[in-house]
Amino acid sequence: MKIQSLFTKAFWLALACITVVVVSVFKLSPSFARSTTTPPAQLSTAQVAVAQYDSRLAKAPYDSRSGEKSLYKRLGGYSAIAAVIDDTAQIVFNDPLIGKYFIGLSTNSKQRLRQLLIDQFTQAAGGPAVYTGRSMKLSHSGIGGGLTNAEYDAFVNGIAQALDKNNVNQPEKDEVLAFANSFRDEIVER
Ligand code: HEM
Repeated sequence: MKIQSLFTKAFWLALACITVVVVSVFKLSPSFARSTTTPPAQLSTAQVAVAQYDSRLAKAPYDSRSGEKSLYKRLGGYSAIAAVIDDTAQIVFNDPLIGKYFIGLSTNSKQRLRQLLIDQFTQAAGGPAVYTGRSMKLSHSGIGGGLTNAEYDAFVNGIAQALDKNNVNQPEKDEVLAFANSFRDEIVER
């Protein structure tokens, strides 16, 4: 009789312990609990845009071509890319068609833009940088009521002139311009 009541007590104790463990796992680990009860949160439009943009940056041929030096090395590394971006900025800031869009930017905004462009082109060329800016769609949407093809061409033309000024060879120039041209669908709005 005593042994039987001992077994009954042990049974209820074990059941209580199991209940406590199960309840605390679901309470203390919301991600685990959520994965079994509700669907994962949706990504915002901005997050999706950045994710798509990142995967495109990591794609050949802008990264590096197998068996060859990366575009980054063939261009001459970080300081060579920075020089091209600085000359591009000089040209587009003074361009009769698109210079107006950069007039209102603070000095710090210009410095930030410069760094983001260097990071973007360095990463695309397979160099040691990570672009941390916004997607091209997000950062250009609505500029001047929506950028046109002619305005986009003026920007790319500025990059081409800067590449020539820095004596970049034709194969490397073609690769950089192919990358620059790849944003047209995201940037041009009318
Ligand atoms: C090859 C095409 C282009 C590339 C690769 C490019 C790249 C960039 C990058 C990396 C940024 C910084 C993004 C950020 O702030 O998070 C930016 C911003 C900006 N871009 Fe472009 N861009 C291009 C074309 C253009 C064109 C055609 C215009 C105007 C005619 C333009 C005007 C601007 C302006 C005004 C900003 C500053 C926006 C802000 O601070 O809110 N861009 N661009």
